[in-house]
Amino acid sequence: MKLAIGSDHAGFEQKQMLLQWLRDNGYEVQDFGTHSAASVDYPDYVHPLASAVERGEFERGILLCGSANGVCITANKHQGIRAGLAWEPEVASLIRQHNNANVVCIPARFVDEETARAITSQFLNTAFEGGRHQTRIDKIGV
Ligand SMILES: O=C(CO)[C@H](O)[C@H](O)[C@H](O)COP(=O)(O)O
Repeated sequence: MKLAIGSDHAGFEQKQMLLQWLRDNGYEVQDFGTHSAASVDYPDYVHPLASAVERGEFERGILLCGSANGVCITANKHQGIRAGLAWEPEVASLIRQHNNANVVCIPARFVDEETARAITSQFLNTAFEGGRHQTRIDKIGV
């Protein structure tokens, strides 16, 4: 599974940790930045990642910022993106099972590293349930 990962400065340290952990576990991951803890504007990093996922270059995306709201709002501006905010592993499972999310948004200032890894693992290893949930996704519309 090819993955894309990105963050702003608030998510930078956890992004670096997740990037190494994912690569150590055999995932092919492209880092969309940011590349330091210096203050940046999250849309500059989210839009390129979301566009690449939309084009089918990556199966899933992982985004981090302080509360996860900025990256999530931005990613969901893209037609082909269903980004879900997950602050615990069970919610990460639900955004896959019920929402077929292709991007997970992690609030780096509110979760520890172990939780961030558990959220990512659930997001990558949980299948969409389809059925009534597909009907609802279809109704989100254009
Ligand atoms: O956009 C956000 C909230 O919706 C993110 O949490 C940002 O990381 C946060 O706003 C950054 O805040 P800072 O004071 O500029 O570090």
